[in-house]
Amino acid sequence: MTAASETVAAGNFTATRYALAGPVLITARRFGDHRGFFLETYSARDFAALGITDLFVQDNHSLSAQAGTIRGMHFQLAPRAQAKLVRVLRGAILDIAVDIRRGSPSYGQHVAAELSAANAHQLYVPVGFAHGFCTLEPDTEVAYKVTDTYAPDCDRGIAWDDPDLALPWPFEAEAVQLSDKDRRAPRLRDLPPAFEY
Ligand SMILES: Cc1cn([C@H]2C[C@H](O)[C@@H](COP(=O)(O)OP(=O)(O)O[C@H]3O[C@H](C)C(=O)[C@H](O)[C@H]3O)O2)c(=O)[nH]c1=O
Repeated sequence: MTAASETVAAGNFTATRYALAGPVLITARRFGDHRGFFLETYSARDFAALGITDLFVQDNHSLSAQAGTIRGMHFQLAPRAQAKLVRVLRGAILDIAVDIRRGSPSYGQHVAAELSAANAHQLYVPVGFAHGFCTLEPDTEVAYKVTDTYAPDCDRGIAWDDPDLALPWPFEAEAVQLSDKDRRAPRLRDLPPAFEY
């Protein structure tokens, strides 16, 4: 996983920022008892205390049947750019965010985090980052909040296997499940700049 830098707490949440400024790993406190468990998954008050004040306007949910399914790397162009808050309901993913802000000192660099139903981790992906994940188990379900609604005309992708990004996917190319759209996605260097630092 990518090196973390500082950790702060608010309510039932702990936030860990990365050396690569922007994305935030959030861990929710789980209250277990003989019935099972309870945990809060989002709190506008506590997330604001952690520095995440975005207004989320849409919730998404995907199921990927096979381990090794890669969905990404995706982003929406301005004025419909999206920040995302990603968590796993069932199974596990390697979740990745890539800095695509032109002029950023970390341009083209990524953070990677394992999110699972078991660890209750979430990844906050700010505007200016491409996002994608690889499932690590069959029948993995991912739920995520976004800060703008779906805009197909602004939907863009970057090749999951872009050699300039060298993303740490844990599956060999021949074992990866991809949508046709993701199979055809261009390399970052072949795209016009989408965001400025
Ligand atoms: C994203 C989205 C898709 N759709 C429709 C469009 C397609 O007919 C169908 C599947 O869409 P897509 O293949 O783009 O789904 P994913 O490959 O899971 O895309 C997502 O994958 C990565 C992980 C992301 O971060 C994005 O949120 C999102 O791009 O759902 C909608 O109706 N609304 C939406 O918000």
